[in-house]
Amino acid sequence: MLLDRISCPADLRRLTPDQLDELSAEIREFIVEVVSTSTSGGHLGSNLGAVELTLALHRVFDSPRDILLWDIGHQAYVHKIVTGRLRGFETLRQADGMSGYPCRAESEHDWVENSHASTIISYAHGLATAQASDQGEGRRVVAVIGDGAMTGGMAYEALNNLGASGSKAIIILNDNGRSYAPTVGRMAETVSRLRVDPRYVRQRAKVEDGLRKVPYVGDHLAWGMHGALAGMREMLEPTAFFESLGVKYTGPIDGHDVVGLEKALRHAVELDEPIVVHVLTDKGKGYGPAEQDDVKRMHDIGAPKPGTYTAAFTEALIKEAENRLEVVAITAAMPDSTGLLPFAEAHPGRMVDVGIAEQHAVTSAAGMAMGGLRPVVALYSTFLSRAFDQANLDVGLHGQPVVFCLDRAGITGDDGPSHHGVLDMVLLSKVPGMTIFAPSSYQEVQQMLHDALEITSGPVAIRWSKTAAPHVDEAEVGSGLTARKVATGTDVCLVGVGKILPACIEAAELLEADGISCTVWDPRVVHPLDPALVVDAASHPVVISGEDGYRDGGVGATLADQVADIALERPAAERPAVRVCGIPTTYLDQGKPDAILSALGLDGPGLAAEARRALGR
Ligand SMILES: Cc1ncc(C[n+]2csc(CCOP(=O)(O)OP(=O)(O)O)c2C)c(N)n1
Ligand SMILES: CC(=O)[C@@H](O)[C@H](O)COP(=O)(O)O
Ligand SMILES: [Mg+2]
Repeated sequence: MLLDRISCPADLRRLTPDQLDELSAEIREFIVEVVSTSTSGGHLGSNLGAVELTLALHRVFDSPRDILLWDIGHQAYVHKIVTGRLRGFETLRQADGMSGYPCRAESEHDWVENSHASTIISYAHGLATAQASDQGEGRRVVAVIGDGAMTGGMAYEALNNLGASGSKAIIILNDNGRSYAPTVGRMAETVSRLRVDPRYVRQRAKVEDGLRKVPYVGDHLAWGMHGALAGMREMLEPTAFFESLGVKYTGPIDGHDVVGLEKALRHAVELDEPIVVHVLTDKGKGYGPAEQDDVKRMHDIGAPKPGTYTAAFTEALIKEAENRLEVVAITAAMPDSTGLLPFAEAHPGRMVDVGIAEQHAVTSAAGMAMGGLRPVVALYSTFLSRAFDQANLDVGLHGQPVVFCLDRAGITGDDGPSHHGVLDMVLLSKVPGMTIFAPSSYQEVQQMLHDALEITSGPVAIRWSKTAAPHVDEAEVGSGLTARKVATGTDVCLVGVGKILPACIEAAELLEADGISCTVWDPRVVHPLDPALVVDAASHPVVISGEDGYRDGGVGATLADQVADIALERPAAERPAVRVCGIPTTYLDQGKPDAILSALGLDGPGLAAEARRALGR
């Protein structure tokens, strides 16, 4: 196997074109096998589409001296394979295992670990600026960004600055026409016409090759060809767009032709100014089930599962929208995994996909609400962080009744430090007028969405984890803005947020077995807290709060403050001891969520132990 002979990029430079084709096939087979058998999932479609591109990049550029950057980084498996980490895939995305994204601790070939989209051109601008300074070492800067990530605002901010500054960075636009779903946006539409006419790509390459062969003036003629195609270009290509920002453009290039790619990359290096090299690739290339997957080209191997909080949201939103014609749903390029695809089918024309543009999504929602619609913004909790300013000022300041439905809240695990949804409650609880629900069951999601849509005085958020949702009887479902008392005792009051409620119930059982009498509350509305819960908690000698969110400034911290206010007049010895149990840092590593929560003491035994310590027993 050629694959076993590749331990560093230099090994690639000795291969013939036929061997490169052979290696590409072996890499595809390896990736399909790894992701299909991984106990921690993984990214398939994106990596299958980036095989030849990655080989060409590592043959033309000299990583790690040259700087190769990957936007989001979910498509960097091939980069990891050719930089000596083939064996690492045995522990892909597992606790203490290899990251599913670039990881600086793993390799000097890796630079950017943040898996949030649209950042990479900014990194490239910064690194190129450093290379242009007196400290520069002549390293070339290359950034790969997908067409989906190109719909994120930061990418345009960075392009504008790159063009204005002339910083020498090579931006590879890896255009497979898809984020999860087909990529939305004017540029995507313009370029998609090229995708349907591959003859255009081949013909253009032939003409350009012929012109370049003309002695002395060939290269200029080839560049001039762009001008000659101006009319066609305006119609078919985004050249004008990029060049109006001061960034050269070349392409589109067949992203699966290593030889052609290398030629284009070498030309880009010669140009010695900021340039976008536009490559056309096929997401899921070489693996039938991915190529035929019209939903997301097997971007990852997960699919929305029945019985999850996400499924409950899908069901509830479809139902609410039947009676509330003003309801519209907004997704940031993730209609599938946020559960909105069935909604879009049930209510055609009432789902808006804004691309990977969460900031725009939130402020657009504020506009929709001002215009009389009732927007429901479905995002992953971690990606909402990017749109906090918009939630706070464009929505909160204007008191607009936008409903944020935050999936993957809490510890998500497999996707590493930049994907945990641990800041949503901390951030949104600082937005005046915001109401935050945290459901602990399938039925509560439906109840809370209904209650959220009844609130018209300001924004509402509902946050839930990427897990199965317990099914409960109607009697175990709350309503409105009230907390729900699950058990009554006198020694310890346990307050469990969302998915931590079962752990509180288990802790109470463990404590009761030791003769310790416990109260258990499901807060349901974690901001503002139900005063009845706070007053009752303050009547216990020990209060334990548990949340799958960042501890500082979270629900437990608020509860502790409010209990302390109530008990202030009491003698110190009679004031409750409040123990706030939550996530101690926002950079937790990857691993299985429940294992991480247990390690943090956010399970039944852990919370029971905390209560015993506080009781001194
Ligand atoms: C800010 C942000 N929002 C959403 C996501 C979730 N996400 C991960 S990959 C992806 C699609 C990326 O599409 P593209 O950039 O075209 O890369 P491809 O997978 O097609 O290679 C999305 C939406 C993200 N990583 N970052
Ligand atoms: C990079 C990417 O796609 C992430 O947004 C993440 O992998 C999504 O994972 P889940 O949808 O499985 O939570
Ligand atoms: Mg794409």
